Amino acid sequence: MSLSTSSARPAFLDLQPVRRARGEIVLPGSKSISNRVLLLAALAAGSTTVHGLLDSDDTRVMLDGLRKLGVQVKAGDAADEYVVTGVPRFPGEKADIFLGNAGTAFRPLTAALALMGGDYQLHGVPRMHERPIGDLVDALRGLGANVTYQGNEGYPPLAIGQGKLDLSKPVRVKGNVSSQFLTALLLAAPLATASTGSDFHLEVDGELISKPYVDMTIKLMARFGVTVSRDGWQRFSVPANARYVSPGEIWVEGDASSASYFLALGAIGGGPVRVRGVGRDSIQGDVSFADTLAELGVQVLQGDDWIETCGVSVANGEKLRAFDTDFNLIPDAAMTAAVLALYADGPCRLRNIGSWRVKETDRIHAMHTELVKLGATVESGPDWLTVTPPAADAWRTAEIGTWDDHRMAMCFSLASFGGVPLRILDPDCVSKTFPTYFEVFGGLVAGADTAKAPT
Ligand SMILES: O=C(O)C1=C[C@@H](OP(=O)(O)O)[C@@H](O)[C@H](O)C1
Ligand SMILES: C=C(OP(=O)(O)O)C(=O)O
Repeated sequence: MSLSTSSARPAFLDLQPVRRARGEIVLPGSKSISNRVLLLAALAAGSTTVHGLLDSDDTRVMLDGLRKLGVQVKAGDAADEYVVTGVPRFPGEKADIFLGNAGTAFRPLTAALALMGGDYQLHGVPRMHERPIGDLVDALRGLGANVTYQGNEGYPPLAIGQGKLDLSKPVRVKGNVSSQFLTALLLAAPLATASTGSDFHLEVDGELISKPYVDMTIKLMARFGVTVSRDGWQRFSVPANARYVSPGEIWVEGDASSASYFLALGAIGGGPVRVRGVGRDSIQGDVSFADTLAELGVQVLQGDDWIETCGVSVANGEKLRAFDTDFNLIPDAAMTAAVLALYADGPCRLRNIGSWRVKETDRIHAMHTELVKLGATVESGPDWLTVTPPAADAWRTAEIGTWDDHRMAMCFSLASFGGVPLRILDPDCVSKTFPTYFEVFGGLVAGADTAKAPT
């Protein structure tokens, strides 16, 4: 691997073709759990020691935001340990908060601040201002919260004032654009029930996407003493006078979406590749990517907190089984599957991935554009993508655009098994969730001239 060194943020990273992957890694903390736990700990009675917090752009903006709101967050003894002192209401009643491109910070903080009321400005990077938030704002306004758009209707930046809450009727929220809107309302719900003494009822209008993330929210709320009851995925209730209580200490699991890249490496580079930090006890939906790999013909082993894959050797001409799969439950790991399609024994179809359009970039468009550069035949529609892999001699060397999307950079590293050199543009965009990704990747793979892969 060679990095361009012309600027502080390298313009590109060159990846030479590799043939094998083997080894074991410890995953960085889960982004989704880290940011939920920070908010829960900030609102809980007592202080919480958080172990294994992810250190990345998305968690940094959440930490900075909470500190601006007057929450005490101190570094603990270990590098990935933080001690958060909870408060019933954020002491800072006026704040201007930058939340980068972190959906898991922006959406939950919007709901919490709107239910508290105050004088807040929330903004992010330009792409965050193109990511919809209208369904959440509509739901909050339905409750009497005071939230106004500072730019385009339906999008950040937002200003939050003092509303007049009325919780007598259920709040309705749409769930077909992002599950984070429902997650945000659930996480903030105790702020509403504490002040009114009535139950908080939430109803999802129509379809709910990305359901495992809502399940994760409910499980984490339970660790902080608040039980959500639900009727299917349509109706949710948080009891009157619910109040978060610190569990004292909490451990953040490894990131299951980040795990997908290494499990995929084991799948195409012979393996075994083992990831530590997630396993069959995980609360993250993306661990089911291991089941997807099993359907592609990969051998998967799992323990309570590890997963291992042992697959085919694509460098020796072996193939994965082609797939036609609904990825609505695991939209992030689905990007990894899209790149694995390059090594399948036939055309592959990814269905029900419409949410890709409104994430870090329009991921259907970005994925389509970059896969074509490598020689694949690609078709796409509003919520689907079909990838026909290139023949072995039809792979083309390419400069892969990453579209300021960490997952584009990480999943295209897997294309370095295609036998051609690759250039990954703006590799540091991985800092959103996994700043050391390429170092970890480099420690697992070996090229043609290496007799033995690192273990
Ligand atoms: O709640 C969460 O932690 C997340 C939910 C998902 O988003 P959508 O619900 O918008 O699909 C996922 O893509 C995102 O990375 C994290
Ligand atoms: C969609 C993602 O992020 P966010 O939490 O900002 O929505 C992601 O990490 O793939």
